[in-house]
Amino acid sequence: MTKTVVLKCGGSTVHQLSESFFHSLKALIEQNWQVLIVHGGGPDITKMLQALNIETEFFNGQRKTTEAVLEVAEMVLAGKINKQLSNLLQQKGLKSIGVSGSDAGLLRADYLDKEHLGLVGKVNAVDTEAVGLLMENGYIPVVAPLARTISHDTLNVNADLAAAAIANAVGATKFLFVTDVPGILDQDKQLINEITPFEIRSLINSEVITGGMIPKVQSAVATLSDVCKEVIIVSGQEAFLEDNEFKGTKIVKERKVLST
Ligand SMILES: Nc1ncnc2c1ncn2[C@@H]1O[C@H](COP(=O)(O)OP(=O)(O)O)[C@@H](O)[C@H]1O
Ligand SMILES: CC(=O)N[C@@H](CCC(=O)OP(=O)(O)O)C(=O)O
Repeated sequence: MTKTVVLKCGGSTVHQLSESFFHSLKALIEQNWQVLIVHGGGPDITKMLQALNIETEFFNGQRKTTEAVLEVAEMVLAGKINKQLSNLLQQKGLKSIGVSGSDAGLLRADYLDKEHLGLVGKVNAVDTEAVGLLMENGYIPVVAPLARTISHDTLNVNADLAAAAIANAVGATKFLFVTDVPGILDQDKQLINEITPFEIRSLINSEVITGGMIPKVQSAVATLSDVCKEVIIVSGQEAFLEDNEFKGTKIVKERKVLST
């Protein structure tokens, strides 16, 4: 049976991926996993907008996207980060190909909230044909989080949500968020090894889970299914596999009851 893993590589970590991260990735490929990577790039987009004196702000965790902002977001995501990451994978000896979510009908979207957010997409369909062909032939598709409407407008999509939509559509058995922290940390800044949607809700309510971690855990919870039984949050600065076990925080529907 084909095993597929989708990794979402955050803009916070995409320039700092460690050698041991790539070792873990190679280990997955040696174990015949098909791999697809969706990347972010929020910090780079913000930096470029500031350099160009274009104002930028977020509403409910998503970037308000005007025509000018979209032009820069597409340039940074599909032009810069996508190519850098695909090159880096090839340097490490991995077969990869960079595409935009707006290519080959991969991500179709509607406007999420045109009034408040402008050109921001909510994915409503995913065409996995092209990325499926690539993965079957041993390539890692590297996907920039952009989508197209039915009338061919390009939209900016939050990368966590784009990755979740793709993970669902390709039937990923594992979904990894690669970020700049080792996983979800509790109120004492200790790593949580395993967590359920119920416990996540309580940590959001008590403001232990905040900011950029919120769309990650929400996307994770939405992706949990009989196919994808766990979603894992790991750091890009270290190995994410140890003795064939995933490190980080595992998000699971419910905790296994240990039999005595
Ligand atoms: N409970 C928590 N545990 C770990 N990180 C958290 C938590 N709550 C908020 N965060 C923040 O989430 C950040 C990761 O989200 P974000 O910066 O959006 O990353 P990415 O670019 O990978 O999407 C961490 O750097 C941390 O500051
Ligand atoms: C609509 C929206 O907010 N799009 C994001 C796309 C990039 C992204 O999500 O990158 P990270 O994973 O690094 O946050 C943005 O413009 O920043």
